[in-house]
Amino acid sequence: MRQKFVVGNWKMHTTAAVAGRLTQAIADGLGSDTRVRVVLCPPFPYLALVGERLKGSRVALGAQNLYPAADGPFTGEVSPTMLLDLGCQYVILGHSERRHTLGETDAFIDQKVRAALAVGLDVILCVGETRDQRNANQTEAVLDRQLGQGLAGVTAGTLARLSIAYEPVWAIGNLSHHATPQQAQDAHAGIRRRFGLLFGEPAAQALVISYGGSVEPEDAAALLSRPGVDGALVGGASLHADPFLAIVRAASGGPQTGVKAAG
Ligand SMILES: O=C[C@H](O)COP(=O)(O)O
Repeated sequence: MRQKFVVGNWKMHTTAAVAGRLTQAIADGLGSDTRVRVVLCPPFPYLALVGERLKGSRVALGAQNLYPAADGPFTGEVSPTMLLDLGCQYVILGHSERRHTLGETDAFIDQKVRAALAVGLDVILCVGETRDQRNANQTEAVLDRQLGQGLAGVTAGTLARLSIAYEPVWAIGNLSHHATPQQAQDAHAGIRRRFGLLFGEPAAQALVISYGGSVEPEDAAALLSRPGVDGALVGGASLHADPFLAIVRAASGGPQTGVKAAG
C-alpha cells in the first residue's frame, strides 16, 4: 500500500521570519503521526533555517530546483550536493513554472533527474499539460513525452526514489479552474499505465503519484480518496499552517493521532 504524500511548495514566497514561523507551526501541528509523508520545499535562501526548525520533526526538507553539475562556473546555480549539505532529502524537478516561464526543456529536466538521483536525492518529477494542449486532446501525448524524457535516466536501482506530480498547468494557482477528482484520477491512471510499460507492473503499483493544482482543504478529501491519487503538491495553501495541516489530515483519511486541530 502506498503511503500518502503531501508536499508544500512555497515557490518564491515567504521571508526568513515567515518561513521560520510557518515551519514551526506545521511541525508542531503535525505531531508524531506518520500516516502521511510530509515535505516542505522553501526557497533556496531559507533551506538551512527551515531544515534547522524541522530537526526532530517528522517533516522532510525539499528543494524546488537544482543545477545538474557537481560544481563549477555556474553563477547563481545550486548543485545537488549543496542540497544534500543543507539537509534536503527531496527535490522538485520539471515544475511547469520552470518549463513554461523559465524555458526548461525535457532534455534539461532529464539531466537534472539523473543528477539528483546520482547523489541520493528523492525526485518529485512534475508533468502536466497546458489548457491549449488539453483542449487539443494532446494531454496523453504531452504526458508521454514528459515522462519518456524525464524518466530516461531512471534505473531499477533509483526507481524507489522517484515520485510523479501530475500538475495540469491550467489548474495551478487557479481556484476557479482546478481539475475535478475524476480528471485527476484519469490522468493518474494514464501515468501509472505508462510507467508500467517503462518499468513493469510492480514498479507502477509502487509509484506514488501526487496531484497539484489549487489543492485546498475543502476539496482535498474528495481528491485524495480517489484511487491512484496518492498525494498532493500544494502551492498557495501551503503558505499558511492551518490549510496545509487540514490537507494533511484529509490525506490521512481523518483526524490523525497526535495532530492538533488547525487553528
Ligand atoms: O507546486 C505546486 C503547484 O504548482 C500548485 O500550486 P497551487 O496550489 O498554488 O495551485
